[in-house]
Amino acid sequence: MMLPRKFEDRMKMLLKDDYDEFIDSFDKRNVRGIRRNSLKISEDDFLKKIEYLKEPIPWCNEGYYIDYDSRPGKDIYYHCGLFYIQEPSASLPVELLNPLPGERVLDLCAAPGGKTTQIGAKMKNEGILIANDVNRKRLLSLKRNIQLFGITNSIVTNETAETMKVPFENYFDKILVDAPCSGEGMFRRDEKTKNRYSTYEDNKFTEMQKEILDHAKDLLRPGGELVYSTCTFSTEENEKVILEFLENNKDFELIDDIGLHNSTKQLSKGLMGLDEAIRIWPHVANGEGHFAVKLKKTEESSGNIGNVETIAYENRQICSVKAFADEVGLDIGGWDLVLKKGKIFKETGIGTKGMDVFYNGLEVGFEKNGRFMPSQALASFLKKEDVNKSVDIGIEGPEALKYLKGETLHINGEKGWNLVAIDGFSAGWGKLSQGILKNHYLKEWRMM
Ligand SMILES: C[S@@+](CC[C@H](N)C(=O)[O-])C[C@H]1O[C@@H](n2cnc3c(N)ncnc32)[C@H](O)[C@@H]1O
Repeated sequence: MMLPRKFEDRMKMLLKDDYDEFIDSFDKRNVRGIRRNSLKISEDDFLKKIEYLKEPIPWCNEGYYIDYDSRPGKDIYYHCGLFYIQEPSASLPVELLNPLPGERVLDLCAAPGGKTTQIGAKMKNEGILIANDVNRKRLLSLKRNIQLFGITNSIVTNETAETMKVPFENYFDKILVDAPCSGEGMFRRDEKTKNRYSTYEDNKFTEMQKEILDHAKDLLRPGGELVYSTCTFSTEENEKVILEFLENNKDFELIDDIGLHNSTKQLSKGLMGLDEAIRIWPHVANGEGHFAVKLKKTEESSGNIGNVETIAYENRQICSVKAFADEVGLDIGGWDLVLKKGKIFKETGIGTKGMDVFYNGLEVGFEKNGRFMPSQALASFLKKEDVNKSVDIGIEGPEALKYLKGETLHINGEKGWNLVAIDGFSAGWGKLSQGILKNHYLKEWRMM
């Protein structure tokens, strides 16, 4: 593979005797993977249903390598939110972060949401997950991935760490900074990243990375943990950023995740004496280039505490939603609903005054001519067992694909709204009348 000259020269200096082996790995094919959505499917069922799985990814419990020639994006199960298509190394940072149900977690550079969905699945919809990105255009795919995965405890924001300080100072238990970087680790997979690389000025990303970290640190509570990750090899963007950060912030320390380090020989230590960091090298591991390191803010660290409001909704119910819930047998007893710009949400209850919020909690639906229309996000979140009116389309016949393409189906079932499931997994909504199912699968999500 032709590689940028500047990159080759730098890597030669960095890797010395290992350089030839490293550079030879660029003539091999990239590896591909998918990550199971544990919110929707058990490991056993996943192994039975997905035919193109290869061996498990050693550093990620839910991750699997897949056949190089498989097309997971065309898989109907993908459109039911059963997995995320993720380059195997990219699953490492969240394993290191280890978010738990009930925690307050920030995914600061989140779009398009690969790591957000991994965090969300681990949190089991308990606690609060703020998924932020500075690039507004990228928030649409972030929101879609969150909805498809059935995550309901997240807020998608369009801020920077600096602008989040009010109200989130010293607030989060865990923060992921999956920083923008020069992307050297993706050259084997993505021609565009390689071509863009030659246009970057030297150290274009370093200042940005330092600045992001410098603000992110204030959002972490004393005793909280932060993972910094990139998909690049450059020590300027990895070890040097962290060493300088530790030099300037004595209330932070490195955390060695011995378990992960020992999980497989494929994970290497950081360079420049940063043994606690983890590197994935393509000539050592079955994955593309990646870097991740975990830092902890000491318990003694001090600072202002932000003032995050918890919103007490007045157990508001909306008549049209109630009528719909009664019709399909959905228990919305504990749901506090809010109406915003015509759309109805079950929000997270975390105050976001002054923040640019793109999505909050679960979009339940909207009202049209006084009638409730359930949302795609609601269908993705629900399981077939949550309602007593559903139709199940098998995966073998042509119907499943027809449904995902937005076509009308001929099917038997109860009149009115039905949750449409494919092979038992919720896919969307449909309205039945006299054996004809009017398709309500979201237009923007339809398969081509
Ligand atoms: C490596 S990508 C993130 C990939 C994502 N974590 C995933 O797993 O799908 C880096 C992201 O950082 C965002 N970004 C750049 N500068 C930022 C900043 N100052 N604050 C927040 N996000 C930023 C970019 O828009 C980009 O989406």
